[in-house]
Amino acid sequence: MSPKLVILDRDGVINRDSDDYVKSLDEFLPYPQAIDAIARLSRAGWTVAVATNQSGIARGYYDEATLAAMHGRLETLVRARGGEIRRIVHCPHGPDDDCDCRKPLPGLLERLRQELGMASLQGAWMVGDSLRDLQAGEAAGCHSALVRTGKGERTLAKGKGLEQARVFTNLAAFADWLLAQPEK
Ligand SMILES: O=P(O)(O)OC[C@@H](O)[C@H]1O[C@@H](OP(=O)(O)O)[C@@H](O)[C@@H](O)[C@@H]1O
Ligand SMILES: [Mg+2]
Ligand SMILES: [Zn+2]
Repeated sequence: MSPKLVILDRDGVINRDSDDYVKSLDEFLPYPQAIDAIARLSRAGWTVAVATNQSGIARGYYDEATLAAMHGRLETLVRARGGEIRRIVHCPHGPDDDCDCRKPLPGLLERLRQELGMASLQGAWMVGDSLRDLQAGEAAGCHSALVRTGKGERTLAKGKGLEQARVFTNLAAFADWLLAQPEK
């Protein structure tokens, strides 16, 4: 039985991304459609988690406290819509830190699997705007979905590694589609 689990990338899926990184609470601008989509998924019995690369920490652009404030804001917004984000995990490392958790490696997803007490992520969903999100999800056995928000259009234009991914306009469209699928 596949876990009723949706793992979300953060920047470009849940909130506006920036090529200059999302460096402060003021720059953390969730998409209203995404907050509503997360609430709808969790109210429908889906476990929603977040797996995000945050190399801005390693780069010194912001600190863990600032990141925690963003994630507190996110959880408050979702709870206000009657939903829940079960867990948010992040990779604070930079590209040269040789960690095992920076997407496209599946380390963040493995951490979620362990912390959520799930035997496998086979059949769960990974939703992202970048190829590395899809690669991490597929490496962990997830179905993959690309959204056109954030870097999604750029990811689509590059055209590689998208063979398995379903493409959606945004997280709301993904939630609409998933919630319309017959229960397995
Ligand atoms: O999309 P998620 O994983 O939630 O977060 C992405 C961010 O950590 C940042 O990741 C950076 O990539 P590098 O880490 O510099 O390769 C850049 O793409 C930034 O534009 C982006 O804001
Ligand atoms: Mg992203
Ligand atoms: Zn890492």
